[in-house]
Amino acid sequence: MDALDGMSSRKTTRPTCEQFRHSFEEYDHIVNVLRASTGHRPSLAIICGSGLGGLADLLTDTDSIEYDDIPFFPISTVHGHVGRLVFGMLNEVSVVCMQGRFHFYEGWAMQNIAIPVRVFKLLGVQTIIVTNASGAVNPDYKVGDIMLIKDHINLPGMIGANPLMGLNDARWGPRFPALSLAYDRQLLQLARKVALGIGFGEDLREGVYMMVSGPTFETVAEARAGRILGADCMGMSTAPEVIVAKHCGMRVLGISLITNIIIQQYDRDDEPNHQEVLMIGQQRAANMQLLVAEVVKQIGHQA
Ligand SMILES: O=P(O)(O)O[C@@H]1C[C@H](O)[C@@H](CO)O1
Ligand code: HPA
Repeated sequence: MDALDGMSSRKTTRPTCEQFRHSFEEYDHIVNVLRASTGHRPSLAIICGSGLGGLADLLTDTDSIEYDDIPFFPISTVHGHVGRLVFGMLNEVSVVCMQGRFHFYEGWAMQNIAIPVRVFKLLGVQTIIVTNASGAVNPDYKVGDIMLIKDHINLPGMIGANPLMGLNDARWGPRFPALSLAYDRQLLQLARKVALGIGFGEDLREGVYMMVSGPTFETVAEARAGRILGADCMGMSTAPEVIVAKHCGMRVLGISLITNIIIQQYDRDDEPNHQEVLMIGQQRAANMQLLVAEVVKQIGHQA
C-alpha cells in the first residue's frame, strides 16, 4: 500500500460533526406530522418545569400528542415530566405546552434537548415561556419564591457542552449568536408588572439562573462557587432551550420556582431531594399558573 492509498481511505472514513443534529428537512417532517395531528397553529410555547406540568391543564380545546408518537423526539424519563405536547387555547392565545422536558443528565445530547424549540419555530411560535424548578443560593431567597430570569450562566456550555456546537445551518440563525439580550427585556417588564398586579410581593424575584448538568444536587463547595460566580439559583435545565430559542429569533421569558435553598454550610444534616422539588411545585402551582396565564393574556392583547 503506498501513501496515497492511506489518504483515500482516510477521506472515506471522515468523521461527521453532525452526529446528534437533525437536518432542516427532518424538522420539516416533524412539523408536518404535528400539523396533521392538530388544527392549532400556536404563536406561543410554554415549557413546563419539574412539578409545573399543571400549566398545561389551563389550556382549553386541547390536542395532546405523546413524545413517543413524534418522529425524532426524545422521551421523558423523569418523574414529574409527563412527556407530551399539549396544543390548545390559553386566554384566547393559541399555545403549545411541553408537559415534560428533556435534561442533559438523562443522557440526551445538548442538541437533542432543544429539538422541540426548533419545531416550535417552524410551527410559527414567536414567543417562548421557559419554566423550571431550582434551588436558591441567594441568601435572601425563600422556598416558594418565583424568580423572573434576567440572565443565565450556562456552566456546561462554558466548558464545552453548548447546543449550538456543530455545523451551523444559517436557516436557523447566525454562527455566533449574541446572548446578552437572551431574556427579552419587554417580556421581563411585562411579567414583573403582571406579577405585582396579581398580588406578588417579596416572593417575586429577578435574578440569574445557573445551569448545572445534574443529576447530582450540589456539594457545599459547588453551591458556594455558584454564588460567587453570580448565580441567584441553580438548576438542571433551561439554558439549552433558551440558547436555541434566541438563536432562531424567538422572544424568551424565563420563570424559575425556588423549590429549595441549596445548602452552603458544612454543619447541616439535611439533604435536598426530588420529592421536595415536586411538592413545592404542587404547592405553588396555582400562583405560577396564574402568573403565566396572565402574561399570556397580555401578550395576546399586544399582538
Ligand atoms: O425541569 P426542571 O429544570 O424544572 O427540573 C429540576 C431540575 C431537575 O430535573 C429536577 C431536580 O429535582 O428538578
Ligand atoms: N439544584 C439543582 N437543580 C435543582 C435544585 C437544586 O437545588 N432544585 C431544583 N432543581
